[in-house]
Amino acid sequence: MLNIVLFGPPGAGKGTQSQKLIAHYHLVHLSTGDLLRAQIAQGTELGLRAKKLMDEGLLVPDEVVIGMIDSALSANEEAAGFIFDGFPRTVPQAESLDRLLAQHRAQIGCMVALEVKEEELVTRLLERGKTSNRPDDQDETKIRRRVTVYNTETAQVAGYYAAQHKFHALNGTGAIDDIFGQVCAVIDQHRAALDEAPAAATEEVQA
Ligand SMILES: Nc1ncnc2c1ncn2[C@@H]1O[C@H](COP(=O)(O)OP(=O)(O)O)[C@@H](O)[C@H]1O
Repeated sequence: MLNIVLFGPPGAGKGTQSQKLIAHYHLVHLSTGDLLRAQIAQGTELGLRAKKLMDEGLLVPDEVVIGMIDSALSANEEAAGFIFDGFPRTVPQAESLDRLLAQHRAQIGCMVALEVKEEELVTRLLERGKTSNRPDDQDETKIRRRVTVYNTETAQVAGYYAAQHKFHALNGTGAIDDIFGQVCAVIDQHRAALDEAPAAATEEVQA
């Protein structure tokens, strides 16, 4: 199994790169933002509660997104692997993901972070807001709050994967295809390392 975490602030290009990666590696795309928006569209109670927080640019509780990921993993037992987009966003989410994957005898191959400066993020998200229908993309104050939440609550997840030697940061500014090439190079390098020592790598996760 090839499991990748695509990381970076809102507007960094995770969704765009995810679409290219699922086609290239035949992976299942798991975006907690998309899963939450599906709950909102269905008008579920979970969706109603999440919407209030999402519209303000705040995180929804860990147990909500962990539960959604747990269900999605079980619903895709035959998958060749997953791209996690927008998850994990906190250290407890990262710890839960390792536990859940271990239950499926799998692990994270690597985390690839797309780095983009705040002013560029704000420009991109306001542009996306013109067509995306996402309330959190239409208001600069909310966009900046999401970037702040990323810097204060989410950025430390990078350290969690760095400690496992799985973290790689790339410049997320430039041509989409150039960035895609760099993301693939990182993934292929990690995949080769995992193929060489799968047993040792699995023990590390279970320890
Ligand atoms: N893993 C998560 N943990 C907590 N909240 C989440 C998570 N994923 C998504 N959300 C909620 O959904 C919103 C939108 O997320 P997402 O679609 O990933 O967009 P973006 O990365 O552009 O902010 C977030 O601001 C947050 O409220």
